[in-house]
Amino acid sequence: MTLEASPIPLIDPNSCSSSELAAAIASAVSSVGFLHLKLSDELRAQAARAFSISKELFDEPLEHRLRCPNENGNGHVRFQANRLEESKGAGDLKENFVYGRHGMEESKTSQPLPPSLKRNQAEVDVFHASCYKLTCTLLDAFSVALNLPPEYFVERHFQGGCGMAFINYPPVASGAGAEGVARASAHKDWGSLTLLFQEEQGTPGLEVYLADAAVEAVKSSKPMELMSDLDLAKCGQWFPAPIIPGTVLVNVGLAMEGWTGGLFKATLHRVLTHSAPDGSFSGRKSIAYFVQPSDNVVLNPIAPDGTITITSSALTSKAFYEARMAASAAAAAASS
Ligand SMILES: O=C(O)CCC(=O)C(=O)O
Ligand SMILES: [Fe+2]
Repeated sequence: MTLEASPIPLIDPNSCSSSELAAAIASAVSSVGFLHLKLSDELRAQAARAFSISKELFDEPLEHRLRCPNENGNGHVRFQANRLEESKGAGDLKENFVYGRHGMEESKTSQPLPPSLKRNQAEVDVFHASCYKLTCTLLDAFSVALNLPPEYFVERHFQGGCGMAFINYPPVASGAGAEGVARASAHKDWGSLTLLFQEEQGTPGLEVYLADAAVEAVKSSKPMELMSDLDLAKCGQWFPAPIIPGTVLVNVGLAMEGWTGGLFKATLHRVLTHSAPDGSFSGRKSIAYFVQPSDNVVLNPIAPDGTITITSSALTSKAFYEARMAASAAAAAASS
């Protein structure tokens, strides 16, 4: 399969003023819904360490992870246990372990941990906190772009609402039918935003589905372009999201898309198997930091000028998340 070159913009927060940063981020998230953000040296080093810890986690015996099954959004999700696309089909070729969600009252997670994470927990906590700090910078930019007080979105989030998913896609045996299989089937994330770290020397495979109009908007740096889902369905295509060392991918989730009345886009994405030139399908690791608004936040739609419309049908963040969970469980039951 041939794919177009990536139109996902690369933004360096250190080379622009805070208002330029807000404008660049808003332009990206209101068109393609994804951006590559340049990391500080410190965060880049922390991410590299987190990938070493991820290797320890998935190299240790499976039974260690099986003792920590996923509960309340934290813990282990078995290989092929689910499918991100809410339709029939085999489970995704991945295994993951989510760390770090906890309630408002607690200062850290009390989830059971396998030995690899227990011995590295202090370091993972530092990385989790750094990811949250970066999240706050992005949320500030979102607020400024929408003419809201800069702290508007940050005040509606907290670190313990964010889960760090260590994702492992094992190597796939070569052979008939091995090409183009879903490692993560097509889906949109559910929360406010996601920081997606790809391993620097790792295996690519992430693709984003973009409307032609979104690609045009980002090429011409058109700010805050509103596009309907119809445009997207009519004329779009899959683009690879390359691995750019020293950067993290940022993408918008469905809660933020709804909250901004569709202005910020939750873009469809997936990971497929693609063979290397030698015909092999090597393993891939990624780390996704899923950011959610605090449970009791009502997702009343915000217009581009910052006007908030109180709507009786608006869901709380918690109700929105539970509705997604229920839809996904129903789809899983229908396909089994
Ligand atoms: O592993 C990746 O690159 C993508 C993972 C992803 O999109 C997800 O888990 O939501
Ligand atoms: Fe995703």
